[in-house]
Amino acid sequence: MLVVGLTGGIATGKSTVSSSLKSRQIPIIDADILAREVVQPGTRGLAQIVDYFGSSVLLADGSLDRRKLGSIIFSDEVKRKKLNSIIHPAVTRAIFWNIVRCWIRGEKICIVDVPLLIEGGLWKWVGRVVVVYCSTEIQLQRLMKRDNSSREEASARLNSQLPISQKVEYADIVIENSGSLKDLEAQVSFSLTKIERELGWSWRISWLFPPFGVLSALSVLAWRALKRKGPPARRT
Ligand SMILES: CC(C)(COP(=O)(O)OP(=O)(O)OC[C@H]1O[C@@H](n2cnc3c(N)ncnc32)[C@H](O)[C@@H]1O)[C@@H](O)C(=O)NCCC(=O)NCCS
Ligand SMILES: Nc1ncnc2c1ncn2[C@@H]1O[C@H](COP(=O)(O)OP(=O)(O)OP(=O)(O)O)[C@@H](O)[C@H]1O
Repeated sequence: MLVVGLTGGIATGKSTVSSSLKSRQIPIIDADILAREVVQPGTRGLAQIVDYFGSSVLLADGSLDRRKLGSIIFSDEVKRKKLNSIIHPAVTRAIFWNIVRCWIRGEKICIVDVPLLIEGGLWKWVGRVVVVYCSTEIQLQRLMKRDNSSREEASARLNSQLPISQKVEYADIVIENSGSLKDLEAQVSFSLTKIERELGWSWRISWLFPPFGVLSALSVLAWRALKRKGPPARRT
């Protein structure tokens, strides 16, 4: 099975690409959804957040006030790092177990949609990195429209991530999303065909003979982790 890391800047169109892939029956593991699950009422994650940020980040029903927490962490790097240190380990574990489930089901490809794939270092552990790109100005316009936010709020979120121009340096495939949704669909089809063609039949061998699959995956990942200290050269 090939694990494909899907990333991009905020509002560049990752979820739109994910939805398109999902409609083609490709399994998607969405880090934003997992990040919501690990802070549901009653979880250790939510208790840790309340310990650090105080109960003012809770709504009346005891759930997390996401807008309020967002307004705190996107303008304060120290607090953002603290929140990341609470949520990211739990999300990484959940991603791992979801990948194992996909492999057991005998999937050919599984997409891991992680906004902070590059920043968090997870890019080293996936078979392919796909970055959804659009210009910073389009990113801001889409973000303000989608979240009904001001330019300042949108810029604060955008500036809390590695600039998209740097993320593309890590990409095996770049999906350019500055045009229409129709153009985006065409690029998704093209990228998927490319990945499937590269994959060939090796995924079947890996699934039928698990030791072969585990050994080949471990050796490829260890090689990538050891060799890739900086961004790889773009291949497409
Ligand atoms: C601060 C929170 C509560 C705001 O919630 P909100 O519903 O407004 O946003 P949502 O979770 O839908 O995230 C929207 C986008 O914001 C960006 N984003 C979210 N968290 C971060 C972060 N810590 N650093 C940089 N960008 C982030 C991502 O591009 C994400 O796709 C929430 O984003 C959160 O819990 N963030 C920390 C967890 C995290 O890093 N999630 C990203 C994937 S693991
Ligand atoms: N090609 C496009 N043309 C017009 N609007 C688009 C296009 N692609 C995406 N959008 C819109 O831009 C907004 C951001 O897209 P999307 O939510 O897919 O981004 P994202 O990268 O998943 O964002 P986040 O990082 O917040 O999860 C959405 O409202 C979406 O409908």
